[in-house]
Amino acid sequence: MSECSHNCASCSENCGERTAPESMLAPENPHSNVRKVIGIVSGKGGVGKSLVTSMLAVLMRRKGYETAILDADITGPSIPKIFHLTERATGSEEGIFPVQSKLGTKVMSINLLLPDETEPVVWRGPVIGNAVTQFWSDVMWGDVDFMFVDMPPGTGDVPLTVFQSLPVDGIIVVTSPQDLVSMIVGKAVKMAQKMNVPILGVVENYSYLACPDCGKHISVFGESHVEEAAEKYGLPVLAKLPIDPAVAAACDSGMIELFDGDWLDGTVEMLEKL
Ligand SMILES: Nc1ncnc2c1ncn2[C@@H]1O[C@H](COP(=O)(O)OP(=O)(O)OP(=O)(O)O)[C@@H](O)[C@H]1O
Repeated sequence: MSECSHNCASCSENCGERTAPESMLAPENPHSNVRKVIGIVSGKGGVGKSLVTSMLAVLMRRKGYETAILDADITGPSIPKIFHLTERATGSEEGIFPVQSKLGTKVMSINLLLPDETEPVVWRGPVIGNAVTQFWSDVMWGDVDFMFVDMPPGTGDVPLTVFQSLPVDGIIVVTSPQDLVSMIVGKAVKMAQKMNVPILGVVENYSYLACPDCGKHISVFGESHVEEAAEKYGLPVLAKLPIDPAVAAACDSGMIELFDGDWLDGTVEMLEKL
């Protein structure tokens, strides 16, 4: 590039000069063999990021893959609840064992380590970032085909730490229709470019409500703009998830492994080809 300043931190161009920040990668635990790491991000909280993370792990597990979830949402961890994991994680001198869900997805979350899961985590950014890095380096994950990282919302300290210290193969952006979707996708794209991580696509949650009588799709939050936003950045729309009371109930009762729905089947196929 003719105008290259050689300062990748202030430029979002994806050129050949950009190199992976290898030196900042945290060491993988010697008892881990993780093949693909997929980050799930969102612009703000509550859009269903943990749900999408959980569903993808469940669907991959149903296909016979070894799956894991690293819950990087340290101040708002919801994965243990979604899988109804109530025991505490244990460890040995060599590291921490992840907790296994009923159907065999391995999970690590701050709530599996705290003596009381209602205890709030009142830590500053760097300490939170360290916890996430330790989830990678100190947890003995064993063989994992697909690890899904449930990121905290936004583009703050912790997502930055995850991108710098974990070998993320790609990220999926979750939005809701009423989000300022173009801006949120744009921010995620620019962050991912800076960190040299590919964006695999966008999932829209709360997309519609299917009428239980006639099946008609009702756009509760107004017409979606996700296609335009995704097209603007050359990204695929991977899935549109309806508002589904059965899904909410499955999350709340910790029964996500029994959910029924084909919305993310295309996303699973895409991940298998990575
Ligand atoms: N499509 C859906 N249909 C019904 N309920 C949903 C749907 N998506 C999410 N929910 C419910 O909304 C709540 C928030 O979802 P979730 O925890 O996945 O959001 P999040 O983006 O991870 O939030 P946070 O960033 O705060 O952790 C959950 O209780 C979940 O059951």
